[in-house]
Amino acid sequence: MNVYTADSIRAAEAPLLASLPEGDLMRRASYGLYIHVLDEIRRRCGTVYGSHILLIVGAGDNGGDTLWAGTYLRGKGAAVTAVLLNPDHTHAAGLAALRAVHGHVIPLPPEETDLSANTALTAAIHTTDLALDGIVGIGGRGPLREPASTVIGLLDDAHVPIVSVDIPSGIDPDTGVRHAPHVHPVATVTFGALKPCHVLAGPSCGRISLVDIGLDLSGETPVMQVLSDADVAAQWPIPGASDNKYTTGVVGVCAGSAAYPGAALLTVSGAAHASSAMVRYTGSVSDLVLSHRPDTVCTGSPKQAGRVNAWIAGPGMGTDEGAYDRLSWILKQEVPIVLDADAITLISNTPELMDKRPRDAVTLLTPHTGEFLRLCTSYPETPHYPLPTSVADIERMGRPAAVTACQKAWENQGITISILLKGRTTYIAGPGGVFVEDTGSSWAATPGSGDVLTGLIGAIVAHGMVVGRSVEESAAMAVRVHSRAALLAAMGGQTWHTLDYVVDEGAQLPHGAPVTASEISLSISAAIRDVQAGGEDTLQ
Ligand SMILES: NC(=O)C1=CN([C@@H]2O[C@H](COP(=O)(O)OP(=O)(O)OC[C@H]3O[C@@H](n4cnc5c(N)ncnc54)[C@H](O)[C@@H]3O)[C@@H](O)[C@H]2O)[C@@H](O)CC1
Ligand SMILES: Nc1ncnc2c1ncn2[C@@H]1O[C@H](COP(=O)(O)OP(=O)(O)O)[C@@H](O)[C@H]1O
Repeated sequence: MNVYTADSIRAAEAPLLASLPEGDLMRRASYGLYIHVLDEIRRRCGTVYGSHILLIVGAGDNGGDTLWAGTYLRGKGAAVTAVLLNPDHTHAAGLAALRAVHGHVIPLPPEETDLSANTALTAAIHTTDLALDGIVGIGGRGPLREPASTVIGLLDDAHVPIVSVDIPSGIDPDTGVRHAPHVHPVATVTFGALKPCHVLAGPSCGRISLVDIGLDLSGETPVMQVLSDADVAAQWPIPGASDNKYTTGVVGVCAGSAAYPGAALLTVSGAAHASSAMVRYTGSVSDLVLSHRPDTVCTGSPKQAGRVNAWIAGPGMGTDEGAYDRLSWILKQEVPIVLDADAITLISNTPELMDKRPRDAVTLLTPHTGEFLRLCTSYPETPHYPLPTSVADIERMGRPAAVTACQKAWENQGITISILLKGRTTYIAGPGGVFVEDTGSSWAATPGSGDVLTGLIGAIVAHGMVVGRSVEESAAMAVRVHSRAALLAAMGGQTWHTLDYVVDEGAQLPHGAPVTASEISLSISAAIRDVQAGGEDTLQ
């Protein structure tokens, strides 16, 4: 699914706004919103009639959508109260419609400073079953101003469930940066297309629903993509009638050392479960690898490994001279390379290593935040692209800007790198596209799980070389299966239908038990089957 910036959405809205009768587009959006809110109320209260709905209404069209949805809810017998954050700049037609159906209105005068003393407001908050966040949508910029930020605090204190209209207010639509405070919705109903915040700050949006308002986005360039289970399933390497052990993509793995032998095994396991093709291992712990994975083809040095479609280097390989030499050799190869862990450290400390890389060969680095920050110290920043120096910097500027700044610094030295920045939201960017994966749970945040992921990525990148798919898309496919494997392992192998329920409940797991990286690797096959069975988007 394509993701578009707020500007692209506005550009696609323009011809519709010009051609449709006034207010028509907003009514499409607000009617779609109303349908989703009906569901949410029924789920929570059983019936809409007699439920109490609070509308938090900002000064723009986002507030207009909210007022119209509230008007439709009145028609179903809900008691609807609108809190106007900026009474002089409220969407006039929406407000008139709500008043016409006897909706209750609480204007907050700008001079009112102590909102906790506003008894009408506090009573409305304490009796409400559900609130609609219509504070800001794609017009929101920067941290929320007063009185919005205080009202959010009051709603949080009263534990009011909130449905956000288009965007959770306080989260930047285009960067996903979470300002303080921001709304913590149970669900977000968005219009036309997903915006970056829905994927970059996915866990902060609750369940996301997309309302079709007839936008034609074919003239707009998507800023990033999210794969569906169906996309991943359709492209996963399934051997066909004429395939053999080489044809679905052979991967070479350079990992592990006397200090970190387990990393080799975990990486090889990740690769071996990803596809039916051969996995070639090179490193100092072949005995351990072979004792657990006799299907692996082992050699003492990468030079002896034979032909591969992609190389992996890094997990647990160390940073000594031997590791340096092995990495140097691998970097000279034309095939795509996936660099993780120690290879990232080596590259960060000795960036000249990358001078050996053929200029048009693809290099995907898969750092966690700490490794990424190390990578950002290798070269000076380019003008207009400040480099992050701390985790707080990354959070403040957002992952896309942080990754772009790092890539620009390297590009300035004539080196193109693709980056997969790990975390609950994994962001992948390079010349072959920009992809985002919300891992859906944090069960994968356990030692060695990154090694399993690197193995999976390497195998799917090798397959991608055979079928002509970008490393970025291959990596996104691998992340999807890795996070599903972690979830399945944690949930005791429950099926897609259970997972669907989990997503419905706002991405919080109701149960599950911690898992090890080894168990994640052993759940990869089940995860591939689950992705194939899911076969559809979780969006409604
Ligand atoms: N153009 C249209 O006809 C459509 C627009 N739609 C809705 O319209 C929204 C966009 O409407 P607008 O362009 O009016 O913008 P918004 O309603 O998102 O926000 C603009 C208002 O919020 C205020 N604001 C911005 N940042 C703020 C902050 N940090 N703290 C407090 N207030 C802040 C601005 O001063 C302005 O008054 C969409 O998100 C969507 O909900 C939908 O109805 C679809 C159709
Ligand atoms: N909340 C989270 N925080 C950090 N990582 C997470 C989280 N949830 C899932 N993950 C995933 O867990 C894995 C951890 O990888 P990494 O940090 O490289 O571990 P290791 O180096 O121990 O193998 C990555 O795939 C990452 O995306």
